Amino acid sequence: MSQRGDVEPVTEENPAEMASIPAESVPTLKVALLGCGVVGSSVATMLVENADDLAARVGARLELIGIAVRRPERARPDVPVDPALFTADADTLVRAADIVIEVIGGIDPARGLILTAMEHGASVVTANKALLAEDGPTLYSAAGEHGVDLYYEAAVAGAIPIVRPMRESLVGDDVQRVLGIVNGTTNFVLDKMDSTGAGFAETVEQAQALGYAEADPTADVEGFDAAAKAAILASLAFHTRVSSDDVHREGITEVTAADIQAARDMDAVVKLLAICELVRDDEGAPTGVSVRVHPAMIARTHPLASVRDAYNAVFVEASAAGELMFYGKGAGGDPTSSAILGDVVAVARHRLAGGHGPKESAYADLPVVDMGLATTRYHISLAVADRPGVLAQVASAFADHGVSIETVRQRMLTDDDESRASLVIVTHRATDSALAATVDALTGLDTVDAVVSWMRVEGA
Ligand SMILES: NC(=O)C1=CN([C@@H]2O[C@H](COP(=O)(O)OP(=O)(O)OC[C@H]3O[C@@H](n4cnc5c(N)ncnc54)[C@H](O)[C@@H]3O)[C@@H](O)[C@H]2O)C=CC1
Ligand SMILES: N[C@@H](CC=O)C(=O)O
Ligand code: NA
Repeated sequence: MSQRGDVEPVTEENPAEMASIPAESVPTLKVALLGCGVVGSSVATMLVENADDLAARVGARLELIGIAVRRPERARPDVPVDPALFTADADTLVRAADIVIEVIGGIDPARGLILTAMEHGASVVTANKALLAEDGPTLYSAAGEHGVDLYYEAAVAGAIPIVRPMRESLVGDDVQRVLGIVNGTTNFVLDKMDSTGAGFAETVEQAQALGYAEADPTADVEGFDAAAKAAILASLAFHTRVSSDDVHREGITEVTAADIQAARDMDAVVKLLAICELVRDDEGAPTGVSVRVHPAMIARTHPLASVRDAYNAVFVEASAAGELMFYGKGAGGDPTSSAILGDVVAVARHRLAGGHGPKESAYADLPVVDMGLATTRYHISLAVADRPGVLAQVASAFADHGVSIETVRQRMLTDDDESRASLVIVTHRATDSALAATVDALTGLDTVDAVVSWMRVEGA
């Protein structure tokens, strides 16, 4: 089926009707797959093995017409397709398809192939968060111009349905905040550091051995992957264009076993969080959005604290709906393919019915605020002299910068040196810039040996 809407669809409402129709009269949609790695090989397998069910659900057969790879001659015994389907000519392939599934990853050639596909009338399903977060508007506007769909459920939190809920289910509500654990590798590492007391390096090695982390896990541990997902989530939540460059990003490479222990001491865990928040003025009117990825302490009683191993979860706060949490597998071939196949069925149905899914919604056009204006609570650990007046001096450093202290805990550093102490301070909400200025001031005090660590505290 190369022209949209030129075939009478078999309706999903009556699958018996499907079975009674001769195979040759069932419409066919041509599907091109770009990439056959972790995700692509699973997508190809599902397309082939679930072909009959997918046909009944769509009302048309999904015919896999080709799989673009770099080395088509390579044997792929685990992918149950005719080896003749593999091609190095992705450009020709996308021009012949009704639906293109892009699971190559990266910016180019993925972007060019998606644009060519749309130009030739194909709807596109992609898992490519890096591309969407860097240049989503170009893809959206091409989809609009050519009247095709752009679906990307797999791009954020893998199998977890979160793009569609944000794009459709919650679009009548006002999302206030999104807190997400959207990178499986880093959640695995932090979880193991918490449960076994292991250090960062050895836990990353474990994640690599288990196949969660990439051979070069930089995109995971430095927060680039989570930042791309945060940009996509914020764009959807706040009807505003947010790109990965707009996202304040800190990875987990600086998180120490001592940080994890400090979190344990306050009945919290450390998570790499993607945080998207609406910023309001004193009258409550939205003035911007804050989008950031960084490690943070979160109370063990918070639903996100129970997200273990390589699992993902996205916690959404909306005005009318209240709090919602979406949980599941955010990585891996089969879980990611589940999201992709869901999108393929959706866009295939649209092609048969002649319509399409939601377009980009960026009407609110809010500015992304500087990280210095983001507000949260903070955990600060200080090594100080243990003598009269130290606490007052430390407290005034906070007060001078408008940072209000919620709790202070003091403990002797060693039994044999009673002149030094550890101070652990948790603040009320303050801006990041106020906290940074406070940390500077504390560092300059002669009674403070060191600001041992500080970390944001989220979830309240
Ligand atoms: N692996 C995962 O758990 C998840 C991956 N994703 C996304 O899915 C996409 C694919 O990821 P993976 O399958 O893990 O990557 P991968 O590296 O395992 O597979 C990429 C495939 O694309 C092929 N490829 C690369 N350049 C090509 C080109 N120029 N022409 C034709 N084929 C080319 C490679 O040969 C390989 O078969 C990425 O955008 C990734 O961010 C999204 C969610 C989870
Ligand atoms: N590397 C990612 C998988 C894809 O999104 C992760 O670890 O979550
Ligand atoms: Na998803």
